Amino acid sequence: MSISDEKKLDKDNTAFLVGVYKKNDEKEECDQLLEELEELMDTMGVEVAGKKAIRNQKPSARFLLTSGKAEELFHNAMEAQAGILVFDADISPSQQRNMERESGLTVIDRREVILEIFSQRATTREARLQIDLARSEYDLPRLARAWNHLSRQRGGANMKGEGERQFELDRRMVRSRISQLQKELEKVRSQRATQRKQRRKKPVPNAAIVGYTNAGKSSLLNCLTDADILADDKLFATLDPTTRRITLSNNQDLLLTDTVGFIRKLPHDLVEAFKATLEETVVADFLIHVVDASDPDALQQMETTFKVLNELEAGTKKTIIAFNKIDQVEHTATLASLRSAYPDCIFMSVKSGQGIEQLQERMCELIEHTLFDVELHIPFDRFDLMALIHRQCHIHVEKYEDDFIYVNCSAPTDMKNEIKDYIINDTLPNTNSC
Ligand SMILES: Nc1nc2c(ncn2[C@@H]2O[C@H](COP(=O)(O)OP(=O)(O)OP(=O)(O)O)[C@@H](O)[C@H]2O)c(=O)[nH]1
Ligand SMILES: [Mg+2]
Repeated sequence: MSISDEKKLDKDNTAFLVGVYKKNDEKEECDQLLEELEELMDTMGVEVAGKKAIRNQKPSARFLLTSGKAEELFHNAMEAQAGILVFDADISPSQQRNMERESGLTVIDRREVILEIFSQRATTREARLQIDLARSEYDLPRLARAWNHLSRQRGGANMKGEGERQFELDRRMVRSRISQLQKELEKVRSQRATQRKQRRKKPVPNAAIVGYTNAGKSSLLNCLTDADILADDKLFATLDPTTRRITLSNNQDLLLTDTVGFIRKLPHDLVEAFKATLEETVVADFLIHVVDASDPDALQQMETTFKVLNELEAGTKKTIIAFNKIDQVEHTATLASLRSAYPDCIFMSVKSGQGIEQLQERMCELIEHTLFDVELHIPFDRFDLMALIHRQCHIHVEKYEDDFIYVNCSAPTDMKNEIKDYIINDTLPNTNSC
C-alpha cells in the first residue's frame, strides 16, 4: 500500500494551513508563503477551511511545535472541520506520525503538496518517471506511518506482527522500485541528450524561458509562436519543456523552450528530479526570465528564480529580465518604481502585446553575440582577418593547408559579414542586423 492509496481512502477534502516562524520579523514572509500555499491547495483541488501563522521559537522534536501550541492547532483545525493539516514547514516523518496519532488528522507538508501537484499534472513519460522517483524517495521513510494507520484502523495485537512483516516487504519493494526508476530515467535522459545534440548541430541558437510559476512563460511562448501550450492560472501548469522554432523580426530563427516554473521552498529532490528537464536551461544560449510584475511578491520570486538558476549552474548566463502582466499592476507608482529600479529590463504584457516588440529587439541583440560553430578557409594573405578571428572567436582547430588556413571556430553572429566569403560549412544562421 502506498501513501497515495491511503490518501484516497481519506474522504475529507478540506485542509487547515499552518505556517511556522521563529522571529517577529519573519511573520510577513510566513504570511506570504501561507497565501501561496493556499494557491497550491487550490491547484491540487483541496478546500482551505482556515490558516494560521504560529510563532514557535523552540521547535520540538515530537510535534515541531510545543505541545500546547500543537494542541491548540489541532483544536483549530477540527473546529474548522478540516481533515488535513498542512504545514508550510518541512516536518520529519516521525513528527508527522506523532501529530497524526495525536490529532487523528492527516498531516502533510508543503513538499508533499508540491509532489502531489506534480504527479497530478505530469503527462510525459520523463516527467512521470521523475515524479515517481521523487515520490518513492519521499515515501520510503514514511512507510511506517502508513502501516501505523492501517493497524490503528484494523486494531488487534496480531495486526502488529503482520504489519511489521509487510512493512519490511514494502520497504524492499519501494527500494527496488527506486533503482528501477533510476535506470529507466537514465535511458530517457540519454535519448534526450542525443536529441539535443542533433538539434545543436543545426545552426539555430536557442533560448529558454524561465521564471517563477504562473509568471506567464507559456503565454509568452504561445504569443511568440503559434504554439498551443496550456497556459493556466494555476501553479505548475507546465512540467515538461516544450521547444518551438520562432522567427524574429529580423528573420533570425531561434529555438525557444518553455520550462517548469520555480517556487519558493521547491523540494530539493524535485530540483534534482527536474535537473534533466531543466538542462534545456543550462544549454541555452541565453535566458528570458519572466517575472509577474503584478504580484506583490515579484522581487522575492525573482530572487528564488536566481537561486534555482545558480543551483543549476546557469546563474551567469546572459539573461533578459522581462516584467510581465504590466496591464494588471494595480498602482502606477509600483510600476514606475520598478521601471526606475530596473531600467535595463523589459516591461511587457503578453496579454495586451505591450513591450513584446522591445523584447524581440533585445533577443535579436543577444543573438548577434551568440557564438556559432563554423569552418573557414582563410587565404594566407588575410592576416587582418586571422587577427580578428583570434580576437573574437574561440578557435577549436587551426591548420595550414596548401592554399589556405583551415579554421574551425565558434564565431559571434555579428562577424558574419567579415567571414561570409570564407565559410566552407555554412553553419551560421542567416542574420541581418537587428
Ligand atoms: N493579465 C495578464 N495575465 C497574464 C499575462 N500573461 C499571462 N497571464 C495569465 O497568467 C496565468 C499564468 O500564465 P502561464 O503562461 O500559464 O504561466 P507559466 O509561467 O507558464 O506558469 P507555470 O507553467 O505554472 O509555471 C494565465 O492565466 C495567463 O492567462 C499578462 O500579460 N497579463
Ligand atoms: Mg507554463
